[in-house]
Amino acid sequence: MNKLIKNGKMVDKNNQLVDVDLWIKDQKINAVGRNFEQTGVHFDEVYDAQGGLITPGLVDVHVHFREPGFTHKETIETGSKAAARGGFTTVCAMPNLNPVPDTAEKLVKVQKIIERDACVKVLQYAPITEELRSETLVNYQALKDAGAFAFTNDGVGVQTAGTMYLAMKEAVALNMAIVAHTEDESLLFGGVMHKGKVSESLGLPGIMNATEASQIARDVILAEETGVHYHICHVSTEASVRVIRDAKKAGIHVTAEVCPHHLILTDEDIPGDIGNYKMNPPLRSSRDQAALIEGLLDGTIDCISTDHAPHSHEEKNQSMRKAAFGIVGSETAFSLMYTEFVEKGIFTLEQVVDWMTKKPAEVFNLEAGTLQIGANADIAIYDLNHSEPIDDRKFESKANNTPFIGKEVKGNTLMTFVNGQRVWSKEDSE
Ligand SMILES: NC(=O)N[C@@H](CC(=O)O)C(=O)O
Ligand SMILES: [Zn+2]
Ligand SMILES: [Zn+2]
Repeated sequence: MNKLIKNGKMVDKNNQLVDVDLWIKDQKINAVGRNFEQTGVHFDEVYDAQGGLITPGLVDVHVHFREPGFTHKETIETGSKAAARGGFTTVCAMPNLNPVPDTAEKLVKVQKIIERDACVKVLQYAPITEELRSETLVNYQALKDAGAFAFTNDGVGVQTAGTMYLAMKEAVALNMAIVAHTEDESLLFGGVMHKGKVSESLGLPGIMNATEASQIARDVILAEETGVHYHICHVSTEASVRVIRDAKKAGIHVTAEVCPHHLILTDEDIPGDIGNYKMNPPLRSSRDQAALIEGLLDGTIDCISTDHAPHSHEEKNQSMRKAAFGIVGSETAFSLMYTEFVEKGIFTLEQVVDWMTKKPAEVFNLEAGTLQIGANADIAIYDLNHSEPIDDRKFESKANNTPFIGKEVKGNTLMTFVNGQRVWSKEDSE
């Protein structure tokens, strides 16, 4: 079966956009070039990219799909559609579900729903400990055999060093990664936003930078001791970047991700006590923001993830004291990164695409994130020419908890393909 995507553009080595057509054969990339129709090949399907940017399908190593347990927020079906609408073709789903998939049996149940309902590739994380409580380790071998992608307690930190150490020993023996939400609860003091001038003026309890960074410092030393691949979720502070940079210099196998919201917004952008500005980790200071940007540029931070964290209107539409932590991100990540960083000349298009495709794939050895000949035909196409306000009525997600609604962005997705099959298109969905 031959398929053609014509009238596209790709970034070349000099960061220039060049005209290309893409030939898909039997679910793989067969050729990238021009004028394939004139070679006499019969194409079963032809798609017009309308002059849009073609990239490898984006890879998001951090999403929350809420099924089973919290399907009023999101399901595997709606979450994967949201991912497809954002140009993502491979996503890694967090295990803060109900029940937590802490046994092979429970994990397999989630995977069955993924097989049935997901329109993109979904890799499911298993937890580090039973029920995400920092007490009893899960059965690492059984969960690996059942297809766990990696181990993480995202949503909560692992509170005791000894538990983390033993978890790392289990994971490294199986060549699996430990992925960490780092948050020392004894340093939380009921905080709901970044601790600083803004939290003071809003009269809200603050979360110190040390709450995150001190646990990263602990864990990189444990990663050195055990030799495990230790990946850090949603890095948000300057001290975290410094510790990771130092760990990498020391040869420790540590990798890290950062989210668009921490790159784009700071606590000073929070206009009031509004639930949609509440996420964990919180929006930090402009100094932290600058350190995150520098960390990406010098390779300390490896990749961009969304931490897509859907919640219902009721759970979010209240004071930060009560609202749930988290914002949705799948459907806005690329367009925000393009508009805020590429258009403004802070990052090149190639850098942003790499941080959302090749780099996360490299961190976890995934067969994704490339348009090389023979690669899986996982592809996204975006409109770089027209800007549109972010409109939650168009969201595929069940949720709309994001402070970015109404923001004008370029780089909206036109089409998304998984293994050569078109799974989402703007035309069909509007
Ligand atoms: N990021 C968030 O604020 N919330 C996430 C949990 C997490 O990623 O820590 C969630 O599950 O809602
Ligand atoms: Zn987290
Ligand atoms: Zn998360």
